[in-house]
Amino acid sequence: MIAGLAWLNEPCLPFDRTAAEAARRRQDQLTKPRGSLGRLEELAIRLAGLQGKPMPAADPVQILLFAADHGVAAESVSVFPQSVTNQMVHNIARGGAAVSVLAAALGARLEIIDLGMVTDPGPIEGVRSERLGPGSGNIAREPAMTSEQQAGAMNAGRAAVERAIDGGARLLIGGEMGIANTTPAAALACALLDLPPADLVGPGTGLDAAGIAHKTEVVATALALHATPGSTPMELLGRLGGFEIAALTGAYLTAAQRGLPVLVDGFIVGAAALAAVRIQPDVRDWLLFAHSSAEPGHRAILEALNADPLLQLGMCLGEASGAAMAVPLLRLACALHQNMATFAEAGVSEG
Ligand SMILES: O=C(O)c1ccc[n+]([C@@H]2O[C@H](COP(=O)([O-])O)[C@@H](O)[C@H]2O)c1
Ligand SMILES: Cc1cc2nc[nH]c2cc1C
Repeated sequence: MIAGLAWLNEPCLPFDRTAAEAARRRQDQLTKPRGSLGRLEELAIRLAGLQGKPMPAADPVQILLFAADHGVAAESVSVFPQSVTNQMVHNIARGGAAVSVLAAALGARLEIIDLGMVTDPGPIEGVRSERLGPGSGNIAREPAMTSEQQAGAMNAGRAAVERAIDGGARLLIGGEMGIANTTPAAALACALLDLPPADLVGPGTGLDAAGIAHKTEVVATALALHATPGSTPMELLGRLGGFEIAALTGAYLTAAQRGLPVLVDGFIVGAAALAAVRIQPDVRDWLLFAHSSAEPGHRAILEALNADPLLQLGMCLGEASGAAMAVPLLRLACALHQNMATFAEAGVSEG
């Protein structure tokens, strides 16, 4: 056990079957043929069980955006330069990024947390600095992080969720920004799923076939170095992950322990969610999957988590953007659940 992470063993809160059953009974009384709202019915019922309320709500929404750099960028695994992480953090904070626009449109709270970019940007308005170092180590040569950094990242994720809960959040979205982070995400998922790199490695921000072949070799090198037989999920996360990935894992574990439902974004956060579920399988109950990323390796992660995402929009942006897209669906599912008339109220004959 890494010092400072004793909370990892706290159990997840149970799903509230009574609230879910009450929500199911209500769905069956609403003026529609049973089941005719398809997955929207299941969403309302599931959210009722997670929030412990027969009338659930997808509001307030808290988006936590974790940013970090990755030493493996030195292996030419991304089409973008590492400096883009820092530039995009400024853009997100100023309101110009996709996640900024989506958060504003949804009325969602957005917290941006810098866990360590290659160059210390100094204070940025609207960004919380929890800098753990100049990015993670190059996983093709060394572990991604020390155990102190891993504890720091996971505790940063936990503390962010605690702030969100204290602020009244009822739905959590985790997002990330980090040039090259599809490489550690793929490596971590390969190790956790015992799958070959070719199954998880894809274009990320836009590699061509030769670039993907090279990235696959880099992931194979990292796995040969770090994915030793018998390694625990925590060890794999620390050796192959990244600061933002570990923070997301800590955030998802904490959300499940504190009873805050999570809407999961794409490929990188998917790898973090997989790590959280491998650390504590009951975390899975708290995860709703928003979208299926265009990054091809996302499929293996979703299958392993037995997840059937709500949306397939061809998105692979990260930044929590795919999860944000699913918020209106959740809100509409809750509005129907709460506001439709029952057969008795409307004087409509039941079948
Ligand atoms: O979320 C996804 O499914 C996703 C898939 C591919 C790329 N991204 C984003 O693109 C960046 C990583 O891509 P790369 O090619 O630099 O490894 C990172 O900032 C992610 O937010 C995100
Ligand atoms: C411009 C840009 C924006 C992003 N947002 C998340 N990952 C990203 C990667 C790039 C390159």
